[in-house]
Amino acid sequence: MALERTFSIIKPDVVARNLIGDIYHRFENAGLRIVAAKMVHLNREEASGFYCHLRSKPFFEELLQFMMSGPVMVQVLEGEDAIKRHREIIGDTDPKKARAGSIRADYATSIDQNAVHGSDCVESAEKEIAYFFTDEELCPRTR
Ligand SMILES: Nc1ncnc2c1ncn2[C@@H]1O[C@H](COP(=O)(O)OP(=O)(O)OP(=O)(O)O)[C@@H](O)[C@H]1O
Repeated sequence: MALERTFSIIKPDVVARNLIGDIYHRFENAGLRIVAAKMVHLNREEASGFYCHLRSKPFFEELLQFMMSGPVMVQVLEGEDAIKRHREIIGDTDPKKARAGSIRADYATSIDQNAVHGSDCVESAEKEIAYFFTDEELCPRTR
């Protein structure tokens, strides 16, 4: 197993419902260490830049409106197989298909307001971490 870093967003719906602490508990209980974190309120440029790979999708504008609707928590998580482990805790994009006990099964209200984001591969994780954090903002690697 590889020690990895992944990028995570707690989306506006979950922040508004006072659930940041619960989500952080889930990350830490799963062996994921929070090595950088901050609260940001995305503007249009930041949200559309982050989701630029989805700009041709019919739901793109709706996605931007949601991601700009309130503050989000962005964090970098480190652990063994962190990318896969994080996505397992999150659950399927569609909360109706998400595993029982996953964050999306418990908190997402729909496919578009789905509580959290997690990088899907090493390349996306590196790109997404660099989109929000400078090297100085990241804790040194534990190994
Ligand atoms: N059919 C849809 N209708 C509305 N919104 C959608 C739909 N599909 C995806 N989205 C939104 O776009 C986001 C990114 O979609 P993507 O296909 O990358 O899914 P994902 O990798 O599971 O989600 P994320 O990247 O947020 O972890 C989803 O999390 C969701 O908020």
